[in-house]
Amino acid sequence: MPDPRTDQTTDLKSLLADPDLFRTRAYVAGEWIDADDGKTFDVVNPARGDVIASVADLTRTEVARAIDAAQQAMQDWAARPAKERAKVMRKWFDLMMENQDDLGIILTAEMGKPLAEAKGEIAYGASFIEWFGEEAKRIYGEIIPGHMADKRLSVIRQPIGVVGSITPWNFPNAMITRKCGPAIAAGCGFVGRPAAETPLSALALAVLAERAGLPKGLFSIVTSSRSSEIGKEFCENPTVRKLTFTGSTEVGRILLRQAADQVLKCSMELGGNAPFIVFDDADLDAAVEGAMASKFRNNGQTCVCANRIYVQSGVYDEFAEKLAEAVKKLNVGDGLKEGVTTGPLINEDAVEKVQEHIKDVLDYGGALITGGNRREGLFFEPTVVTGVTDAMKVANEETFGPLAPLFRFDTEQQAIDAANDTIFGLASYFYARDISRITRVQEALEYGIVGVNTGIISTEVAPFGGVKQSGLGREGSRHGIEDYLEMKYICLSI
Ligand SMILES: NC(=O)C1=CN([C@@H]2O[C@H](COP(=O)(O)OP(=O)(O)OC[C@H]3O[C@@H](n4cnc5c(N)ncnc54)[C@H](OP(=O)(O)O)[C@@H]3O)[C@@H](O)[C@H]2O)C=CC1
Ligand SMILES: O=C(O)[C@H](O)CS(=O)(=O)O
Repeated sequence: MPDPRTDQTTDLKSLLADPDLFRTRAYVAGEWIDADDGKTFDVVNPARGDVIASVADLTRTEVARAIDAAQQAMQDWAARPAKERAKVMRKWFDLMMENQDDLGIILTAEMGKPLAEAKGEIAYGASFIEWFGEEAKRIYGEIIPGHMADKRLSVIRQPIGVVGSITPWNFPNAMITRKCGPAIAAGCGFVGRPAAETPLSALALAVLAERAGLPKGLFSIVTSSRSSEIGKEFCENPTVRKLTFTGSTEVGRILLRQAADQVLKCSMELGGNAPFIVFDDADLDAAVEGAMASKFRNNGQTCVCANRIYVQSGVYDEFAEKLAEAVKKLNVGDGLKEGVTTGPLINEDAVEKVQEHIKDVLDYGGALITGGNRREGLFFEPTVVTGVTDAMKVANEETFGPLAPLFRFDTEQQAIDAANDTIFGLASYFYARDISRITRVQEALEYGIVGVNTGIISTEVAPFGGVKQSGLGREGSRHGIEDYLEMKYICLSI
């Protein structure tokens, strides 16, 4: 079998220990199907520009079949004891970890992130299946002291129903399991539509779901290039009781408008504009390490990446110098190759967004201290710019790429005000050592997530989500299953 780290082959299947994980047909109602009209769409390796697969291009008709099958399958699945559901999910988790290498290769080939990061995402994605398999056994009810002598009151929590899921390309495995984990644990049927750029990781998940013993029809992956059409099916089909979306705020707004007609329950994990604040009393080496992790993970293509880096005047120049030195050590290249730390951007639009933000900073008085150049294809040099002000585009728009813009500030209040001056409220970070300052700042930041002296906050055990226009609801943690349950109050007269 060729070594993906050295072989130039574009034949993805030949790189896998288990080629059966490479699928191009959609997984609908427990069957592997072509689109009814036979149409397909191409999946491209962003590092090499070659087509690695042509995948079934489904329409609403096939998606409606998946929804009906999910409704049927969940009747039996929800009636099973939670312990039985947990056992199947544990098997699914075990299979994901046993196939971590292959799932990582598939993910890197279709999305571009370096293989080590891709394998890390597989473990992160699998952790949601493990976690919610266990949470299935903790869906407790309540007994309430009656308000009248002949009344006995109780509350039970039941699966909300069939779930429609729409996920982005930047975490093609974990964004799906962060949704299907709680949904399936709660007893729901699940129909997932992955981004057209990255359907292969989702299809590989379906192969392992089948092997783990998930009932036919309970879990479907509907691949399609027609994202808005599939979104409308999820919003208009009366059998769907829940829509869960991860992606941009712009698309989140479209879906919320569409979902209103049926008053459809929605979870929204949307855009971010994370501030990363470095105070004078910070451990600067730790702050640089945290900025590198937060800013350049996934080549800056995550919703929780540091998008604005605010540095207090007393340490601004030293921090800028240290950060630039660390950035120069990043190794840009094909994520399947040994030692590469930074892969390509996902597409041409992504490259142009980074270029636009850099140009805007330089046009309005900022300075480039490292990077700034596009390389061949979709590769771009990790970049640091200084002299950035709130009047520049990067202050209000998510770059979603390898650009670290440094803003200078003098007082703590200036940093807090600047950090909060955005419609977004997903993740935020700051580095300081004074405990009074830490307490003041962590409480003042208007975000769903605050990283204090750390640049990495993501874990399945904690509630992930944003405030303001970064979303609705939380994923992961003991809270994450609530969005897939309905509370029923029972008043028994005796
Ligand atoms: N809060 C979070 O956890 C996360 C937020 N994001 C945010 O997502 C953005 C980047 O991801 P990106 O994929 O470009 O985001 P998009 O919002 O463009 O796309 C997200 C998903 O929605 C689909 N989609 C696009 N338009 C519609 C529509 N009208 N109806 C239904 N589905 C639609 C896309 O399909 P297709 O790609 O096939 O067009 C994709 O599967 C950033 O803003 C980032 O912050 C990303 C990841 C995590
Ligand atoms: O940005 C995303 O897609 C993820 O939510 C980021 S994380 O969960 O891996 O931090």
